[in-house]
Amino acid sequence: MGLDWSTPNHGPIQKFKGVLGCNGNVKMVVKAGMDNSDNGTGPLPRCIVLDIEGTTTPITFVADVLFPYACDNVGRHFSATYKTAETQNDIKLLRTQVEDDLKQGVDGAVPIPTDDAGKEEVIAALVANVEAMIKADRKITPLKQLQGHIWRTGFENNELEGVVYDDVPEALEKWHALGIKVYIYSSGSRLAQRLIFGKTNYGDLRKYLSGFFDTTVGNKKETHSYIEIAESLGVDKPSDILFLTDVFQEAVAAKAAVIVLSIRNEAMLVEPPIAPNYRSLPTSCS
Ligand SMILES: CSCCC(=O)C(=O)COP(=O)(O)O
Repeated sequence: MGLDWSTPNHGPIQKFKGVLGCNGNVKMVVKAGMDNSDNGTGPLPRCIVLDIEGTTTPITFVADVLFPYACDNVGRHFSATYKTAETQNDIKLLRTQVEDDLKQGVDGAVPIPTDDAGKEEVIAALVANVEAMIKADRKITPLKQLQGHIWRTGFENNELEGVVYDDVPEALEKWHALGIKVYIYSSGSRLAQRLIFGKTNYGDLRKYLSGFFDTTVGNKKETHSYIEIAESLGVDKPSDILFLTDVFQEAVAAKAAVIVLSIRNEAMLVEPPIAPNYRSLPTSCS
């Protein structure tokens, strides 16, 4: 069944501080219809879609642990796995990306020699490109796919453990108990997402998650990505999905397709909310 996504705007982006838990500033609810008349009988969203970095997980974990791990280990990863089909596919994607970057004059892009130049030369150029991409925090599929493969080794060796904010596990558990399906939508690859939630400072949280979306559905700053997700989830109306993010541009892109709450980021735009009266979702502090 085709959905009617023609209504371009489902109301202003709504901001809640500490929406996933109690941080001393707000009564702990997820409540999109903040007109203060909610008596607890409004509908619940059918699905909640969560961003990772800055929403479920501290930005510092991504910036200071995951990205440096990928940078430090990218050369070793290529050397150890060079001949595998997985790495050859990663290299193919990176070659295409870098060709494009060179045409666009992207900073840090350097030509990758053909295989005739030898493995070491190819790897050196790949590493230079990947380091520049990580430094620029590019949210592109070839990089994100490779990072997932590098992090997998770190998780397998117990060098890495995912980190979630303290309010996340309880919120996930309660939403799960309420029958709300919770999904992840991150620029990190689906493999990376499963790794990060499979081994966290609160154990394996994947039992609360119903699915994972990454940049293969589209860039997080583009509206069509959220339409794609909503179609995949098979919801009847955009307001069935609540998307939580700390990134303003993601919130702007998503709000044409789903209901958006922007959280944790003090600097974000706050507008009077008008969208559906979701029932308050209890967490420990409600
Ligand atoms: C899958 S965790 C790694 C996160 C990551 O690579 C990233 O770029 C953060 O993206 P997000 O969309 O979760 O902000």
